[in-house]
Amino acid sequence: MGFLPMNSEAFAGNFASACAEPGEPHRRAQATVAESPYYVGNLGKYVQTGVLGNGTFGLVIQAKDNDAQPPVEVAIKLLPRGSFIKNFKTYVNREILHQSSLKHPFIISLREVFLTPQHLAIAMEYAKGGNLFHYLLQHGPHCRLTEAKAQWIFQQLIIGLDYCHRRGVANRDLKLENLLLDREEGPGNRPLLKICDFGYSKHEMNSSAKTNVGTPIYMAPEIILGSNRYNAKMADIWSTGIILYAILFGRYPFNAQEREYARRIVDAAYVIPADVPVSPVCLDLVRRILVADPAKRLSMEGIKRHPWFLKDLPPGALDMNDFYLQAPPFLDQYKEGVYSLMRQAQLVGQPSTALETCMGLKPCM
Ligand SMILES: Nc1ncnc2c1ncn2[C@@H]1O[C@H](COP(=O)(O)OP(=O)(O)OP(=O)(O)O)[C@@H](O)[C@H]1O
Repeated sequence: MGFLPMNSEAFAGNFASACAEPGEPHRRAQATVAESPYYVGNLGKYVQTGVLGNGTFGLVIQAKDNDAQPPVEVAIKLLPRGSFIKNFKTYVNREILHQSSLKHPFIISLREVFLTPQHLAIAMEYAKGGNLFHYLLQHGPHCRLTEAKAQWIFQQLIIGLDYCHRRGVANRDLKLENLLLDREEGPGNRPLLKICDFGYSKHEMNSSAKTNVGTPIYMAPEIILGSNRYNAKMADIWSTGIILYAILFGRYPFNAQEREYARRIVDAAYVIPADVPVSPVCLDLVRRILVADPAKRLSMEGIKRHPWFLKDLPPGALDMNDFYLQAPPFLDQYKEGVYSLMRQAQLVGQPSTALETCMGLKPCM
């Protein structure tokens, strides 16, 4: 096994797209943004200040909302209109509908959705600390966190995910790159985690999960096996185990470059590195989560009762989701608005002129 940069297709893919091409995205020099090939100019009240990354479905830029007092930094995902990329419609639908129903401190919130002549634009809360993958890369040659730091990150991930699951939404693409940090570390400052990207998410009100989505290195054995019905929430739990392993050991439990790695995932045949000091109670949690059979895997409730999860958990943290779940999830009007916007987005170039004619759509909460 190697360290993170060496051994994973997830790394290779994301390093190429997020770092090599647009540059280390969240740190892109503001002065050069206008010269960037990814410069889209101003979008009405939004002034582009940077480029954050280029995902499968579109570009993510950094911008400032100059109408807000004081001006607010935002991230805007720009999805090309009229795109017929396979599954584009479903992706956008989920990204907008599911994410806007989630209002929680550990989840990136949507601010506004609007059309420009070329794009369907999703303006969201900006997380200035970059993603967890880049954060690991900044942690010395071994790219791993201390157990205490890993615990702090994992606790937030579990609380955020517990909220999503109780809202009926499974993320299905949990990975280091989709966990953003909203503040940089400083004296007395610990990073706050924000889950982003709900493009592959699934709501339990819809049919049960059948499709094989996600990023291979994080995929649960039941998905690799192609189960035609799997429990998407339990598959998310598996991904949290991969994330926990990666931040503790600075490597992935399964190496995508190795032969038969899919078979090793299916058998949960991973090795706990002997050279990294991690407490037995923490290892116990890793081993209970990374269990191939979803029926034997630790559930969300089990994780929330596990002593390593509970250790040093800030007071009130376990109850905070009850509070956030009180808000109503959706307004039907909002859903209708999104569908109408999606239909318009298919018509490339219309509205074709000023941004004032674009349809702004606020999230319901
Ligand atoms: N709200 C945000 N605040 C700060 N950075 C963001 C935000 N949303 C996305 N990013 C950054 O932009 C990058 C691209 O995001 P995006 O979700 O489009 O693609 P991805 O997750 O990298 O790839 P894919 O969608 O193909 O899985 C992310 O890696 C992330 O670092």
